[in-house]
Amino acid sequence: MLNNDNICANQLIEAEVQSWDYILSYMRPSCIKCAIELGIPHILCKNPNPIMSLSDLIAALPNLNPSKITFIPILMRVLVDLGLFNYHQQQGDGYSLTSVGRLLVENDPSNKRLIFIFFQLFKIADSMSDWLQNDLPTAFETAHGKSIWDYCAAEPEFSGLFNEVMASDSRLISNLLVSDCGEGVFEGLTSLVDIGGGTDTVAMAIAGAFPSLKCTVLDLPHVIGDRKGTGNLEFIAGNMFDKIPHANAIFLKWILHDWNDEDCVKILKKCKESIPSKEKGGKVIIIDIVMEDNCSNNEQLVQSQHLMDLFMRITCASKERSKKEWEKLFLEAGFSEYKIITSLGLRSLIEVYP
Ligand SMILES: C[S@@+](CC[C@H](N)C(=O)[O-])C[C@H]1O[C@@H](n2cnc3c(N)ncnc32)[C@H](O)[C@@H]1O
Ligand SMILES: COc1cc(-c2oc3cc(O)cc(O)c3c(=O)c2O)cc(OC)c1O
Repeated sequence: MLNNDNICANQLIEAEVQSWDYILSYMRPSCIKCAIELGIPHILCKNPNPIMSLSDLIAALPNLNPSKITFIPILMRVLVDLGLFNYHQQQGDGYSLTSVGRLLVENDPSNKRLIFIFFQLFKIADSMSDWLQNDLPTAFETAHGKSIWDYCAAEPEFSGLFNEVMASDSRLISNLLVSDCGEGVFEGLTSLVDIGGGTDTVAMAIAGAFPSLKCTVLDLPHVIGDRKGTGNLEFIAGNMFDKIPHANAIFLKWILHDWNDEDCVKILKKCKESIPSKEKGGKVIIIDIVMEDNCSNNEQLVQSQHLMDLFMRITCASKERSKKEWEKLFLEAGFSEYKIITSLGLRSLIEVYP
């Protein structure tokens, strides 16, 4: 039995361990970025055997300074702890890729490597306390002096990376969308507009999978650039707050979580004006987070949703929404009905009908 003093001491030690975890957790994305930059996921993927020995891995690292060789197993141990690689002791210190590690492989169509690099920009998060004490709308503006949209328009390098991050997510989601729920969601439609579709878009995958469906991507002029469509895919440069082309269905992936409620209602009203009635097949298809409540048993998913909510608030002065909050927006914009069709990890696919 522990006495009160021991309980206090134990609690103190536990708190100490946890506080070091918070402090050192800053190292996790840096280690992932370092592994990507060294090409480790790519090297493991290209190895003829699924398990690669430490010595082969070290030999395959092109520019490693020989005096730093002993650091590689230390880095690999952290990456194994993070679940990116498996460690195989029996095979004399060998490593293989896990399914999460596979997302970091160069040129993998659904890779997330860019996201890890992009999220290295700690500047916004570092400005959070300044932002809480100034009167600017976001921590992004506190860090960069402009809203994220003005910054994207002014800084082609940032905008290019941002579009690439979005494109890599779209490739991942497109595979799931077209193979798992494509028929139910897109079958029977003759036209679809992907609003704020970005560069390498879900619309491209949908256009490929449904050749008789005319797909249009609408995005800001600096994003569309001189892109020309082919076949059943076209690109239009424009502003969704001004005009949305008419279509059977409007597709909004990761758009509404960028905007506050007032702007979302404006966007949704514009969408409603551009589609036919429910009877004639009109609908808005949304891919965005529906916040789980705290009693959900998927703790990791709930925590990621909480972090994304915080991220959107400090980046765009927007937020993630619960089912009730979505419902309120749809009603305010004049829609009559909605259905949460399926869950795609953190996010859900919602259909909204006029
Ligand atoms: C978070 S990204 C999502 C991109 C894409 N839908 C995806 O999920 O990969 C938001 C997109 O909205 C576009 N956007 C922002 N404001 C816009 C506006 N007023 N009209 C049209 N597109 C806009 C951005 O350029 C960007 O491509
Ligand atoms: C997930 O949906 C969105 C993500 C982002 C976004 O924004 C930034 C901004 C930044 O300064 C550094 C970053 O690393 C990132 C990201 O990695 C990232 O994904 C922005 C959005 O809309 C503006 C999103 O909807």
